[in-house]
Amino acid sequence: MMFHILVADPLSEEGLKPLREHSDINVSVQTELSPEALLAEIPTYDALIVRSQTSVTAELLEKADRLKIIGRAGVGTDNIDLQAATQRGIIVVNAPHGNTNSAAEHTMAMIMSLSRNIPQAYHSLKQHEWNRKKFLGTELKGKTLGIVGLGRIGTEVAFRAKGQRMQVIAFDPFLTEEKAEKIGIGYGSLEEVLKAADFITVHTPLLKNTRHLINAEAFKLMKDNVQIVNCARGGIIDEEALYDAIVSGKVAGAALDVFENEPALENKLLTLPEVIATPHLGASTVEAQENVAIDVSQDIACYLQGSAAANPVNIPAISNEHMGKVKPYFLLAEKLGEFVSYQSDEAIEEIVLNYAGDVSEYEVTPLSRIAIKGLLKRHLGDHVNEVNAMYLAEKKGITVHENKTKTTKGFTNLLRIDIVTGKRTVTAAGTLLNGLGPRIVHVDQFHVDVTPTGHIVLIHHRDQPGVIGKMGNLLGTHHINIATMQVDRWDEGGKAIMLLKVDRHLEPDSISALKALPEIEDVRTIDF
Ligand SMILES: NC(=O)C1=CN([C@@H]2O[C@H](COP(=O)(O)OP(=O)(O)OC[C@H]3O[C@@H](n4cnc5c(N)ncnc54)[C@H](O)[C@@H]3O)[C@@H](O)[C@H]2O)C=CC1
Ligand SMILES: O=C(O)CCC(=O)C(=O)O
Repeated sequence: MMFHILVADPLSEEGLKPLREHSDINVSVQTELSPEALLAEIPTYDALIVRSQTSVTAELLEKADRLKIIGRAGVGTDNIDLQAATQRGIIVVNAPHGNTNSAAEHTMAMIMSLSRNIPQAYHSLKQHEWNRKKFLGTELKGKTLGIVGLGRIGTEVAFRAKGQRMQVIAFDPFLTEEKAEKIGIGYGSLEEVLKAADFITVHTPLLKNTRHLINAEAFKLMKDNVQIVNCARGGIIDEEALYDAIVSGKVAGAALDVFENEPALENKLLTLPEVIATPHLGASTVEAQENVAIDVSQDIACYLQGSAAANPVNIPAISNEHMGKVKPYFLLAEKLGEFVSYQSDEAIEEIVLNYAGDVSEYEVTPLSRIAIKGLLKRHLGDHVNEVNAMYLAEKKGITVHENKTKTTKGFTNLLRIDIVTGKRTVTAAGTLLNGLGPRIVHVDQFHVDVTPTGHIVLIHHRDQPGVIGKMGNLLGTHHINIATMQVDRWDEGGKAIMLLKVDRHLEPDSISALKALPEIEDVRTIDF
């Protein structure tokens, strides 16, 4: 199968090498597409790579029939409708580490340009003015830098500011005293940071609760003549409030790399001499662009070839070490989910995933997603995948529970899936046999031992002499060869099951003929 990848924003050519080296991946770089042209193009692509320019909207995703993965060559995914992607089963990956240094360096360049009026002085000199009085700056040494958001970039900025002999104080909901001490900075509440700082730089993502985090109220708390930097996302600072705070003289200057609306050609902040700005250049270095392009390219190639992505945004990430441990169980989880889905035709109300033994020691949610994917596939087809499995289950009104227990009887690991319907609970359990792969070992209360492959016929019947022979004869007359057969019963003459492996799919007439046998209560076929 050939995978088609569209690169819609400018990316380092070097960084696309991990994709170009695959003969089954075709890369098309089209960075000048209008939104309308992109809508027309998208149905033919399996993967889309963007930076911050292209808006990946729900409307675009609606048309993206083949799209499996979106790669964001950078950190912020606010230009991608993550909810719509998740609902459509499209995984979104980003490159969270590759541009950290560049963004931190850009922030420092902005702080230094701001404190010494470098852009304004440069502009004046180019206009043939030699004005030394107008551009009196301030030293950074001894000044306090307030950092709002001490993640990857915020932390790197803190280290660099310390190099400038600044005092640093930060606010981040995850910042502990221990971490602050380790970096050698102070920490406080948002209010404390805003009150203490001579320079304030924001490094949070743009989220519901960070939109306009720095607003008119926040400006009131700040020192007079404070200087503001935003190299994170437009919208974290309320632009109207910033404009007013500069015009009123409260804020002495602002350095902005990002804006609420980009490209920010008409932004009125740009008319103020106190505002210096760059057109979203925080990550625009040769190094960062190469790093992020390599990271997303590798993730996309990996994902398209069936492996897990390293930096997923809309499903939980799994560390390599953890992945090594749970990956062998993926096939078991998916096949068992698929198997159990055929045991009942009633509407599912609840799914319970029970992990016992070795497997219970791992983070099992990735397995649950895959089991639910297998389970929903019977009715939802290939539309369901590990990205949207939980969402689709919830949308269908199904509640999902996970149980873990270390103890197992007889098996070192056991995964049991219970499906609860309005009328009953059906169950299948499977294990991973060392070196032999997955086995289904329980169907409801019955013991079996079958590999979840090929064509399986599950027959519920009454335990009576001759029933096995009748059933074998009947399949023979329908030219169905039985490869393997398992029988188990509850008690003599009571409920029993047969689990047959047959060489081909059973047609409806064969199923009806089996059902017509008086001892047979139910016949189900599962084709893996
Ligand atoms: N200008 C540019 O070209 C670039 C901009 N960015 C942007 O920089 C920002 C930071 O990126 P990273 O450091 O990589 O992200 P990160 O995820 O490592 O750090 C973000 C931090 O913000 C904190 N945070 C969240 N809500 C907060 C709140 N209400 N108050 C205080 N802190 C809060 C989080 O706890 C986290 O520690 C993002 O918005 C990203 O999109 C990143 C790279 C380049
Ligand atoms: O792609 C870019 O140049 C912007 C980078 C950015 O804003 C990010 O990584 O969040």
